[in-house]
Amino acid sequence: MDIVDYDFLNAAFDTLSDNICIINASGDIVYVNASWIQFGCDNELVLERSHWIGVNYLDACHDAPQEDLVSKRIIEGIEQMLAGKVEYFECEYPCHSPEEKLWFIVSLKRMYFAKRCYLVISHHNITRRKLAEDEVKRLANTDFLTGALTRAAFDRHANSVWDQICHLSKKFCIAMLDVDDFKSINDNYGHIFGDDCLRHIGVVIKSILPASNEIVFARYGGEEFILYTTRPFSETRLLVEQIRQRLSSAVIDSEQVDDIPELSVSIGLVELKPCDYDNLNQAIDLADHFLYQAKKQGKNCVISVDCKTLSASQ
Ligand SMILES: Nc1nc2c(ncn2[C@@H]2O[C@H](COP(=O)(O)OP(=O)(O)OP(=O)(O)O)[C@@H](O)[C@H]2O)c(=O)[nH]1
Repeated sequence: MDIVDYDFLNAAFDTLSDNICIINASGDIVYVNASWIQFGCDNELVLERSHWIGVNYLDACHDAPQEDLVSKRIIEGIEQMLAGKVEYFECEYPCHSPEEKLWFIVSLKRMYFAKRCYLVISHHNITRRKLAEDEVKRLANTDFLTGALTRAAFDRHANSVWDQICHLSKKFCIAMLDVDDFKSINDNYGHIFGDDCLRHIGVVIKSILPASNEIVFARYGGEEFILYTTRPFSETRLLVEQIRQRLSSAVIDSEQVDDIPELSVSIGLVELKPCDYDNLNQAIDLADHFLYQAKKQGKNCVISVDCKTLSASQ
């Protein structure tokens, strides 16, 4: 019969890709596997196996910077597990380096040996799963035709920032943009060409908007787009005017038609103070109202109103 001893089990644990350590009831490390040692080396903690033994895991977590909430959660998890208050603990956390993004899940399991309690701590690399989840989220939030955010993603984002901008009483701008006479483009040149136009509009607008987490651009429905931003009104007005001009001089790349029709958009832009509205929908309605005015004024134009003018007119 094969002999299974400490060295045998050690060799087996060293084959595992998870970083595993075992701590005793005081938090002292009593065992680490090869992946744990390698992870330490990769993170400039060049310790041999024997040097890890006796290091206090809880002290190491306590030494983490104040803002490191993951370490705090792990300490709580370890304390609850050792006190027998919970049966199982796990928590996902990012561990990014300047070179690469990494995510791990740490799980704790209680183990008894010779009437003593130990915790098996295992850090499992979940980077591939996280990247795949992020990609699925990105695809679900992106309108496949225009590359803009979907309406649902916009609503989620808008609701999540609404409380924040109300709290900060920060002014914001909403622009509603609608393609002019799009029905006749579809009717005269076909829906596939219509789709090419929408695709082109998405590319042009995205190329004009600066990358900023203060700007959200989404396809609101059909041939209507929305721009939400906390950037200053003067800057936003220039941006939407630039969008209008670039689209009206755009040459659409299409295999569908030779005689490419002219494209234009009408835009309603408003600057608002959140305290004057109960929710973002009221603000959107107002921008829609000015979009309608732009259509009435002959299309291919921007009607923009700042919050001073707006409150003077109300
Ligand atoms: N090709 C294509 N057409 C779409 C899409 N979504 C909406 N439309 C079309 O957009 C057109 C919108 O027409 P209307 O609402 O009458 O507006 P319009 O012709 O642009 O007129 P104005 O808004 O007054 O300038 C309809 O013909 C819709 O079928 C799409 O994803 N692809």
